[in-house]
Amino acid sequence: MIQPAAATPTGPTGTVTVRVPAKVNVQLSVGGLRPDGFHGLANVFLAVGLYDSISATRADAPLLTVSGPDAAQVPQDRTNLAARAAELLAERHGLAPDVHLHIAKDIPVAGGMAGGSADAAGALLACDRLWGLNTPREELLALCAELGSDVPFSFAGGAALGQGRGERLTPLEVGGAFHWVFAVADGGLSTPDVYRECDRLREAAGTGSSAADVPEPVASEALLAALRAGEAQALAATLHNDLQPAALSLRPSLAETLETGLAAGALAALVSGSGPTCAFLTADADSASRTAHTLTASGTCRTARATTGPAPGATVV
Ligand SMILES: C[C@@](CO)(OP(=O)(O)O)[C@H](O)COP(=O)(O)OP(=O)(O)OC[C@H]1O[C@@H](n2ccc(N)nc2=O)[C@H](O)[C@@H]1O
Ligand SMILES: Nc1ncnc2c1ncn2[C@@H]1O[C@H](COP(=O)(O)OP(=O)(O)O)[C@@H](O)[C@H]1O
Repeated sequence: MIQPAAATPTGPTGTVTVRVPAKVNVQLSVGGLRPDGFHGLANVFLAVGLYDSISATRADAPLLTVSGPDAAQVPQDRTNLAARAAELLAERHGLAPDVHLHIAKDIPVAGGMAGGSADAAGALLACDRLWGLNTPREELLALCAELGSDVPFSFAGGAALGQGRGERLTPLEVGGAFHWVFAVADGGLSTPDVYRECDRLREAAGTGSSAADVPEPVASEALLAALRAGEAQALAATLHNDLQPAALSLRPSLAETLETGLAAGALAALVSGSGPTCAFLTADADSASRTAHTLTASGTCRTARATTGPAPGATVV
């Protein structure tokens, strides 16, 4: 069921609303395929200022509604990561997951910006507060990791190095705001498909794709220093995404999007995570606005959005 944002319910017991940011991976270094089906990562996350809002209201039975231009692409059943988060929290506390979750969706769907993870993190925090559980932060982060590799970072926000499958976080210092443009594509890419294509390309290149073949990924010291200093030029020189060749292989038209943003004056361009959203780091707000305008007018993407990062993590509003 899809309802407009204005229909977000309020009840006698009140509604808890949580805002959660999207992310871009400023470094995504992918190790070999592990026996558990995941890849070891050095995943440097930066939260950016595109947000979903998740509202939780007491209800007689579980209910999920979604609003926003891309609501039709979001699953509205129990497979929705927000519904799974509410179920997980309820199960751990012996409660019934009787809650109306409403997602006001602004993060591109299946775009490599962790929108589903954001909704899971938001639903977890919103239900925790609605049900008066006040679960300690470390326990909420552990539940996040059960829901998905990116969910702990969506909860935490800011900037962090994600190791393991991306769920083991070390917070990172960031010395200033970075100006970004995100070119949103028509249609998404499946994250497992992109990892599989990465493995296929490695096999085709003869390097192998297992954990025994691929060196353990490590965070770049130069990139971490650029983040600490808040220097856009230095960060631009160190941006890296091992999934980019796979995303381009599955969606060759992204090459034109990346070139268009660079020609418009962006300092650097890369695919965001598993894509197909393309991320452009720019020198300042004016350059971001010009780059976004050029990208939108070019027809090489559906739309382009300018924003900054780091952004705060899941926050009750
Ligand atoms: C690629 C990244 C980069 O941050 O995000 P997106 O760009 O898709 O948002 C993440 O690694 C996505 O994390 P997330 O979307 O939470 O993945 P999960 O639900 O945990 O896993 C979905 C599937 O992706 C693959 N997967 C995920 C994480 C990982 N370290 N190795 C993997 O191979 C596996 O095939 C897994 O079954
Ligand atoms: N709350 C949600 N919002 C978006 N997608 C969701 C959600 N819950 C489950 N999904 C599923 O997860 C897939 C990946 O969506 P998303 O998290 O937006 O992308 P990505 O993994 O590329 O960052 C979607 O195609 C959809 O089937």
